Order: sequence, then structure tokens, then C-alpha cells
Amino acid sequence: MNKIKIAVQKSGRLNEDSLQLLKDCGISIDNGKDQLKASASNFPLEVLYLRNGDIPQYLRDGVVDIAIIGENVLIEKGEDISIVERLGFSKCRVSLAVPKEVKYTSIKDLDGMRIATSYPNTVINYFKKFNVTPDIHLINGSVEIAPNIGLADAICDIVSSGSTLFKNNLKEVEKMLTSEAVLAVSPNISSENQKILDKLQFRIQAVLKGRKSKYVLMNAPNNKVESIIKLLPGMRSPTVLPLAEPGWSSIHTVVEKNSFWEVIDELKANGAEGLLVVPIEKMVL
Ligand SMILES: Nc1ncnc2c1ncn2[C@@H]1O[C@H](COP(=O)(O)OP(=O)(O)OP(=O)(O)O)[C@@H](O)[C@H]1O
Ligand SMILES: O=P(O)(O)OC[C@H]1O[C@H](OP(=O)(O)OP(=O)(O)O)[C@H](O)[C@@H]1O
Ligand SMILES: [Mg+2]
Repeated sequence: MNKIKIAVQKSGRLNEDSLQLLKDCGISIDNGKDQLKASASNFPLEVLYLRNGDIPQYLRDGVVDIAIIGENVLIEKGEDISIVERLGFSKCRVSLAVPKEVKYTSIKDLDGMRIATSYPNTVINYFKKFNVTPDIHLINGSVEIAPNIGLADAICDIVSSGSTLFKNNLKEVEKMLTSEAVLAVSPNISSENQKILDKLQFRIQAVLKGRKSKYVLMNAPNNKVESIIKLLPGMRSPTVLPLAEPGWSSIHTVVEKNSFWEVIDELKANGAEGLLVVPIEKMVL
């Protein structure tokens, strides 16, 4: 049977969440440790474990049909490859940083300066917009150490919490781009595999929507139900069921994860009690 080939990062920041996403889509992968290739037992899919940085080329060559990859890597070396889904994890930014003690006023300060980075194209393209020319020093890892050992005047690297910059006595001076894990597709995908991709995307969307929402249940006296319903942002209309105790109802609805906290005080003030917030596994609208 024909199978779609998906590239997943072999090890690193994307690996675990990528495999969890496939699992949440109901896809079981036999995961022998140190295997470079694995097949799903209940979906026409084959996983290839690859380096994140190598994936754009594999997509271009059609070695894989789709991939879960850091968006920043596509910006660096895969501008020709399309993104079909934003996956909401491995969120970070790519930034410029200089030693804390350096007085930084604008990007012009970096004209001709040595910039250590693993993302040369990103730096060059960003600097071009300001007519500034950097002196790029390509480094593959531990970029943040470069200024401290006299290898560079500034760095461009991934920042998330900022703790690596802090530990290395650096300060972030320009946020160049933001990134998250994305589902990317090969320009050469066959129509057969495109059909499998459509099925996979349908599942992914259901999982991602579920992750963004919560199922909320609460009890309230019947005469308060109307005012409570007005407060609830629901999918269509909340469900109202009678409780065994006369004069009381149970109200059920789906709300966006964060919006729940915005209305909880008002719900309580309007007589809601026994509130339960339950995760949603999948959601199809
Ligand atoms: N600290 C971080 N917080 C959130 N996301 C991050 C962080 N560091 C990296 N990422 C994201 O995860 C991706 C993979 O990062 P990771 O450091 O695991 O591998 P890599 O060195 O880029 O790739 P390779 O697999 O080629 O070794 C990055 O491209 C970026 O999108
Ligand atoms: O702002 P922070 O939360 O400190 O995260 C940023 C750091 O995370 C990444 O490195 P990673 O830990 O993936 O190590 P690596 O150099 O082995 O890729 C990135 O290259 C930064 O160094
Ligand atoms: Mg890294």
C-alpha cells in the first residue's frame, strides 16, 4: 500500500511534541529506539527521523512528502517550501544580541561587525533591509558563547525564555522573526499522497482545536440559567440539563482555553457553582 513519508526531528526540541501530535491523531508508530525509519500500524504513514536542518532539502528532493519542522529553518533555507499547518509548539524567536555592556542604538551600529550565527541567510536578508552589511561567522552550536571568547561582536540565534542570553551576559537588541513548529509539504507530493495528507490534516486540525478549548460544566438555580448563558462564549448554544434536585440545572459548553478565566468571576457572581473544566481530546466543527 502507498504510504506518505513524514520527516520528524530525530532528537532535539521538536521530537517529543511531534510524536505526541501524531499519537493524538490516533496514529500508532512502532518506535524502536535508534531506528531511523518507522511505520504506522493504523495509518498509511512512514516516519523518517532526520535532522531539522536537513529537512528542507529532503522535502525539495521528494525524499519525504511532508515534515514537522521549525518555521525558522524554512525561513533560513526553505523559502520555496509551503507551510500547510501551524502546530503551536516550539515557539521561539530569532534575535540579535550583543554583550550587555555594549551601548546599542540601532542596527547601523552593527555595520561591518562580526556576527556569529547558524542562520546566515536570515541575518543577511534582515540587514539588507537596513542597508547594513554584516561580517558573518557561521557556527553550528553554542553560538551564545562567541562574544565571550572574542569570536564575534554580536550573535543571531534562537531565543525562548532568554536564559541562555542572560547566562552568557548578552542582551537581545533586535527580534528578527518569530517561529513555531509547522507542517511543511514537498513541492513534489503525488496526488495519491496529497489525499493521505488531507486526511492527516483533518485529524491534526481536530487535535489542535481541542487543545485550544475546554469543556465547561456548572450547576445553577434555574432562575439564573439565562443570565449565565449570556456570559458564555460557546460553540453554538450551551446544553442545559435538569439536575435531580428540583429547581437546578447543569450547564455545559465549550470555551476557548483562556477565555474561561475572564468569565469565571462573573459566572460565580451570577450563581454558578460546582464548576468543572475538562480537557477536550478532539474537536470537529
Ligand atoms: N529554546 C527553544 N525554545 C523553543 N523552541 C526552540 C528552542 N530552540 C529551538 N527551538 C525550535 O526547535 C527547532 C529545533 O531546535 P533544536 O535545537 O532541537 O535543533 P536544531 O539544532 O535546530 O536542529 P537539528 O535537528 O538539525 O540538530 C528550532 O529550529 C526552533 O524552531
Ligand atoms: O532562550 P532560551 O530559553 O535559553 O533558549 C534558547 C536556546 O535554546 C536553543 O538551544 P538548545 O537548548 O536547543 O541547545 P542546542 O544548542 O543543542 O541546540 C537555542 O539555540 C538557544 O541556545
Ligand atoms: Mg538548538
